[in-house]
This record gives sequence, C-alpha cells and structure tokens, in this order.
Amino acid sequence: MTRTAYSLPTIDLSLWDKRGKSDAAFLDSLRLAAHEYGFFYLKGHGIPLSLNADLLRQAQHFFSLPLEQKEKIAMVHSPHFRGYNRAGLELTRGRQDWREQIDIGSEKAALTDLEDKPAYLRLQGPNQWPEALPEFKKTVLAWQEQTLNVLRQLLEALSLSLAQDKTAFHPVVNDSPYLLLKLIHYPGSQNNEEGQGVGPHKDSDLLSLILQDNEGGLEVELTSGQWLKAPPQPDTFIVNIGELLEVATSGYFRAAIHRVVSPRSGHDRLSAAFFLGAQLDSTIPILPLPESLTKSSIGLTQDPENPLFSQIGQNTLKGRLRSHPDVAARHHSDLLSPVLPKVLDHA
Ligand SMILES: O=C(O)CCC(=O)C(=O)O
Ligand SMILES: [Fe+2]
Repeated sequence: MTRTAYSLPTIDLSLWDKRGKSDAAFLDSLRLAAHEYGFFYLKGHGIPLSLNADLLRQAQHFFSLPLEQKEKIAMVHSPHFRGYNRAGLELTRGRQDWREQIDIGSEKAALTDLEDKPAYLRLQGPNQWPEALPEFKKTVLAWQEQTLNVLRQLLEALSLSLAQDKTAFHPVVNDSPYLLLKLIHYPGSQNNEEGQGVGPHKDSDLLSLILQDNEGGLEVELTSGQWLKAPPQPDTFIVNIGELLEVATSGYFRAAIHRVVSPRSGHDRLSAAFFLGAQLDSTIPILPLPESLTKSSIGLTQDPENPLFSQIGQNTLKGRLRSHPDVAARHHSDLLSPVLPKVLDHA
C-alpha cells in the first residue's frame, strides 16, 4: 500500500497477478486499506484508458442533450428504476443534492406473472437508452462488463485477505449480482457558497468503483467532521467499501462516509459510479473472521433510520423505493401503504 500526498492508500491490482494470488504483502495492504479507510485508489486494474475516456465522453454527450430529450428516458417511466433524473430531485440527509444522472443496471428482460412472487423481482428489467446517441449503449455495456470483472477480482482478494476462501462471495456475486452504474453530472455552484453535489452518505452495496474526470470534489470523512479530499489521479479508480461488506465482515471493513462538493461556478464535473450489490435472492453472508481480526473491528455503525434487511432483494427494493418516491408512486403504489410490511411479505 503506497500513500499518496493526500494520504489515501493506493492499491495496485496488477501486483496480485505478478506476485501470486497468496502474496501476503499485497493482501495485507488491501486488508488494511479496507479496514482503516474503506476508501482507496486502485491502479493496475487493466481497464484501458481509452475505454474510460469513451465512457466519460458518452456521458458528456448525454448530459449536453436538451432537457426534453433527456426527460424522454426519465426514470419515472421505468418500473425498474432505470433512466434519467434531473438535478434537484434527490435529497441526502434532508438536503438537496445538485447533480443530474442516469441509472443503468443489468440489461435483462422484465419478468412477468409476478403476482405471488417476491416484490423485489420487479427490479429486473431493461434499461432506457438515449436514442440520439448510437454509441452510448455499446460503450456503457462494455465498460460495465470489464469493471464488474475488476470488482469480482477485488472481492476474491479481499476474501483471501481475511483468511477466507477466495470464493467466499461467489454465491452472491457470480451468477446475477445486482449492478447499478450511475453516470453523473455535477453542475457548478450557483453562488460562492460550498454547494452539495451529493451529501455525506455510505453506499449500500458490497463494493463501489468511481471513475472521475479532472475536476475533483470527492471527499471522504475519516474521523468525524474531518474530510479528506480524493482528487483524481491518472489512470486510477476510487474503490470504496459498501454497507453490505461492512456487515459481512462484522464491521471489520469500513463503509466510509463520502460526499461530493459542487464544482466552482463556471466549472462542472462528470463521474461514473458503479455499485456492485449482491444477488437479489440471497442473504448477506457473514464471514467467520479469525479473532485476531475481529478484535480490531470498529463495529457496525448502522443508520437507525434506515435499517438494513439481511434479505438482499428486500433491502435493495427498500432503498430504491425510498430514493425514488416518484417511481414508487407511479409503478409500485401497491407496496407503499404501508411500505415495509408489504416489502417484507415475501421474506
Ligand atoms: O460522483 C462521485 O464521485 C461519487 C458519487 C457517489 O458517491 C454516489 O453516487 O454514491
Ligand atoms: Fe457514494
């Protein structure tokens, strides 16, 4: 683990191949990065620079379209929570975020005859693609496939680093994990105040990967109230631990709180945030960690207002319904009164 000038660790995934999969120095540095920070730079990941550049270019083309074209694929048209949301629709801890985004998941056909089936199966379905951009879908799907492979490798390495079998997470990610790619555009602040691009939060998945352009603004809270900048570094991603992995490791890995501060007036920022969740029909695996590790666990820090369900499908659906009340009202009103008991029905 090397430390940057900004003191966030950097993990070089290529070392894992070069030195052999059980290389203790590599696994120790990865484990410590996930334990102490829960937020690190990843290099040596094997994703071509050109593919990352293509993805951000497609994102830029998309966000430059006129609003009415973007609204044609607004998320509210999709029962599967896919599509575009303009800036200002999202709140984090009660404050308005200032970013527009498009959510893209696994490209699959919607399921039918769901009447007596678990409600979370409604999450499966097709994406909405912008007709005006012929290269968009191909580029996004290629990038998704390659970064999924990187995240799967990292999960294997993280498992080994905890003295588990490298396959420990295969049952929840190898068949059909719940994936979400958000392409995000943060407009510049309207005035001189420090704007909230996205407010402080933990991710609710297993592992997230962030590709950012050159603008900066991403920050991580290492100790309460102390924010460390995570500026872009050439040919790296940011990887962060999500709540599912924090729970799976009984709090040994840390789901770090992070945020994005809006760019200065006259600037803007693009990013791609890729979230690897667990398979919807699974439950969170709790790893049997050696005592040498559990004794330095920082413990679980769950949000009492947003309790985690161990059944992944319920947990994921709950998160989507909460984040997108307009989609919930239009397509899932039968689940809303009252939300949780109905979602829980099919435990
Ligand atoms: O845009 C970024 O750099 C991070 C976004 C993020 O943290 C999120 O969407 O969960
Ligand atoms: Fe996040």
